[in-house]
Amino acid sequence: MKITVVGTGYVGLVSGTCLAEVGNDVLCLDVDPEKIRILEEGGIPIYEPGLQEMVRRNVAAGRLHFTTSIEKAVDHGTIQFIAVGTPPDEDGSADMKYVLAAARNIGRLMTDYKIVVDKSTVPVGTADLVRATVQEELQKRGAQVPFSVVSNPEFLKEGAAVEDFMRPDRIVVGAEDEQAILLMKALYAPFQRNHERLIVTDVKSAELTKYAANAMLATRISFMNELANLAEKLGADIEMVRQGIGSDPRIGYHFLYPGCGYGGSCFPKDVKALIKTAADKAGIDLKVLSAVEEANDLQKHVLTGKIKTYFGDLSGKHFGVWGLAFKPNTDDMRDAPSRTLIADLLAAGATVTAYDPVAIHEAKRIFGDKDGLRYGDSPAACLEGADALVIVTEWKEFRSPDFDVIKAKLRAPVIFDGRNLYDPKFVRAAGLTYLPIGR
Ligand SMILES: NC(=O)c1ccc[n+]([C@@H]2O[C@H](COP(=O)([O-])OP(=O)(O)OC[C@H]3O[C@@H](n4cnc5c(N)ncnc54)[C@H](O)[C@@H]3O)[C@@H](O)[C@H]2O)c1
Ligand SMILES: O=c1ccn([C@@H]2O[C@H](COP(=O)(O)OP(=O)(O)O[C@H]3O[C@H](CO)[C@@H](O)[C@H](O)[C@H]3O)[C@@H](O)[C@H]2O)c(=O)[nH]1
Repeated sequence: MKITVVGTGYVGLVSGTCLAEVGNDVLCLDVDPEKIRILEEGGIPIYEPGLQEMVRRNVAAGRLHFTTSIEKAVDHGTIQFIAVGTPPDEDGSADMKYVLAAARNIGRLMTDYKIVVDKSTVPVGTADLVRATVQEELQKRGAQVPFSVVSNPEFLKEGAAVEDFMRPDRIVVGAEDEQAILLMKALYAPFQRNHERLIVTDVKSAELTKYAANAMLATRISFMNELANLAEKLGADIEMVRQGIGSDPRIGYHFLYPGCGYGGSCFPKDVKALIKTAADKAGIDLKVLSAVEEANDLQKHVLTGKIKTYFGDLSGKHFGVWGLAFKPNTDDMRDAPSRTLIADLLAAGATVTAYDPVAIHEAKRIFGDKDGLRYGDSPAACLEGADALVIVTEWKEFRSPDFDVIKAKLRAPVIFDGRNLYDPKFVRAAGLTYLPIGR
């Protein structure tokens, strides 16, 4: 099939590449010429395991192309995926300007039947807006060209995006016309040979399903973070509680890890956007989700609180920080807890040396030349001259460190662990003070 993907970010590039991998002829469009230049030169503009090789393979096979030409992009695909950003507006609602710009371009230039598929995370009702936008552009030039609008939200996780797309738990297709449903079923057939994973819904239910999934996962995390803070005060161990409740299949073990707050480009913005949609479009105050958001904002300061309790005045103190990305296996730092921690420490007069296996370039872009912040080229380099070690992201390479070396290098010596990576008995036996979350 001929497919156009609008937007070559985490979702667009992964979707386009995986669709090419199963034999489709895919053209990816981006308005950012720098991203397209990197892709045309054989690189990828993001860090995502397995993606680089897959892009190269499909480009070499002639199935995957990149362009900045809107004309070429609209002309190419019968299926036009919209996978552009939907960042939060100032009031928390999802900003639709990129989605609607993409829809406008399609309406302005299309000359034959198109299925416009919205893959971006968008508020309920957006498909109607997309349809109206395309129709308006057709009317402006007096054209009558048939088209369908489909909602096909994406559930991939950064760091496991290729695997998630190639072996999805489910594929949600919100559509109301048979032609579009048949084409979407054919498109996704290679990704569900083992058993049917495609769920056809009405368009609005598909749009809401995406927010419901992220809101539910964010709720689990905030719930566990609050319980962790409680366990700590009561002298219980949240890791034991986690195992105790996770063993109930109605609860399950996934997404029950307490930590220093959820980050990333999705949970924070999608929780906000759902609260806003409910208030504006339905007059409903989503109390549970407002609490989820508030608890997460507080949790992002939980490490700073522990550090201040331990040291008192932080001016002149120096901290080694392990992990900058919002989670392992990505270089994405959007809404990362590391950003809150580093800002807190610097504001309190401390200095920081931070290490991350892949996100240092992104941290430099975000923080610029910030006084008091340096980067180490290894986990060990962060410990030089540091009073304490603070762990923010659970990269695999942090899981089995030499605690004797850490103890020898740190002045205090204390580890603040925002991801509960170690058995407290083991760390304490090495003569270190260990302050994890909720235990
Ligand atoms: N990142 C994720 O893990 C993830 C997972 C599922 C869903 N989503 C959702 O998918 C959407 C995209 O997220 P992302 O993380 O890939 O975003 P991103 O910011 O990484 O990428 C968006 C891309 O779209 C491009 N773009 C903007 N307007 C354009 C236009 N008119 N024409 C062509 N290109 C345009 C931008 O230049 C950018 O490269 C969002 O709605 C997000 O909520 C993201
Ligand atoms: O038990 C857990 C699991 C996750 N997190 C944190 O939650 C955040 C989000 O993690 P994760 O969901 O793995 O990453 P994302 O790539 O943001 O993926 C989420 O957001 C995407 C964008 O909407 C969806 O497609 C995915 O299904 C959804 O998992 C990160 O800061 C994690 O550290 C925890 O604190 N505890």
